[in-house]
Amino acid sequence: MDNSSSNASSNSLPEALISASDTKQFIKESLNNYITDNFPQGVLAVCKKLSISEKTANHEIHIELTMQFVCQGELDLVAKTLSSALASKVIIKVNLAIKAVRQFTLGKEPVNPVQNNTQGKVANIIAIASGKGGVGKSTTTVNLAYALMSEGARVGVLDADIYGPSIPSMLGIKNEKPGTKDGKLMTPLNAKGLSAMSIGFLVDEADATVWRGPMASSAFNQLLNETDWPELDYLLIDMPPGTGDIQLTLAQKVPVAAAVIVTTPQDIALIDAVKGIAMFDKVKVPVLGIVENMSYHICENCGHQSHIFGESGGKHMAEDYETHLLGQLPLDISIRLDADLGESEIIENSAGEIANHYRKIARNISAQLFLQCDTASSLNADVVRK
Ligand SMILES: Nc1ncnc2c1ncn2[C@@H]1O[C@H](COP(=O)(O)OP(=O)(O)OP(=O)(O)O)[C@@H](O)[C@H]1O
Repeated sequence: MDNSSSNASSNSLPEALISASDTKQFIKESLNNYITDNFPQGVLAVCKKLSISEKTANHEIHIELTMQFVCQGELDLVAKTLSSALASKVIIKVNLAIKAVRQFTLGKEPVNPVQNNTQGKVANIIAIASGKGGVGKSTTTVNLAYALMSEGARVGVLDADIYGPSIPSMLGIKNEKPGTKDGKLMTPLNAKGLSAMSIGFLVDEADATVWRGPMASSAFNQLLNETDWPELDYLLIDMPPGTGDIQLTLAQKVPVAAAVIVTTPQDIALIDAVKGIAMFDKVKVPVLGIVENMSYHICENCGHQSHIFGESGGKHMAEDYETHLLGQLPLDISIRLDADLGESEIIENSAGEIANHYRKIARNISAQLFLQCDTASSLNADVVRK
């Protein structure tokens, strides 16, 4: 199941319809016939509200859709296709109505029934995990958070890496401290629109490294539950690397809607990533798929693509474990520099190639969360992971 490519042939508009006089009907049929991994039954099957209006003055056609997962970037491409088919400028605006998928079931079993977010403002918690350290999990978490935000979602990041919190410096807010409005709950820091909380804001790194399991786990609980999170569609948790007791406890205690596994294509990382899938299976948290980081490198001089850490490891792993390959990210100096400088390509160069990679993966994550986990969706039965 390769989510990284869309079904281009089924995206083309049916020629017979191009001459149809009813523009609205044509648009509806086109949206219905648009089939990709994120729209397995077309756009209208998952659209809550649709309005189409023609502006006669400038010949523009405005389409507004209310959707339950982020998809602006993908539907911008649909707008382009419609524009050339209709010889008018077509603009698609996605309004988001993302709801919690917490009360979901896998098969007949209810999942995580005991868990409930204390603030009730966070719709969906997604754990970003890796079996092995150093594969780029924190970097990927931060960039995916910005990418979800750039697709219109309200997003927060919680750094669960109590022993090595790197999120504050990656967000460029290393020396800031959270305040409080009521003396009880901490106000999360704001990093270019993202809400962020990390133990790194509260204690010295050296202090946290000597904490034992229960202390680390209770510190994490405090961070999650004693933060005054604003209304969020997604809270991404940067999990500590590994699949030991701490990770298992976190996966059990936190009302995680689903998990995403980050790996490099290297055998040694893949072996540990498989352990990550097994850990989430054990606590009945669905794994949405795999992000393959540092998949390839493109030579700046000659453009040659080389697979430094091996080729297609994540793809094969997704096939073997019946999960999705959510996307592949290049090994790129700008990703490393941004992480070091506390910047992000998605904010600074939102139309760039790197930003596009992250936005596509963010859309896949958001769509898969809805398609796999939302029991209210009639599509759920077809795509739920076995
Ligand atoms: N796609 C990429 N291209 C280039 N450099 C990357 C990429 N992804 C991550 N890096 C760099 O790799 C290093 C490790 O990344 P990161 O800290 O995100 O890994 P991690 O898996 O979170 O590590 P750990 O959990 O063990 O702390 C960082 O220097 C980061 O800038």
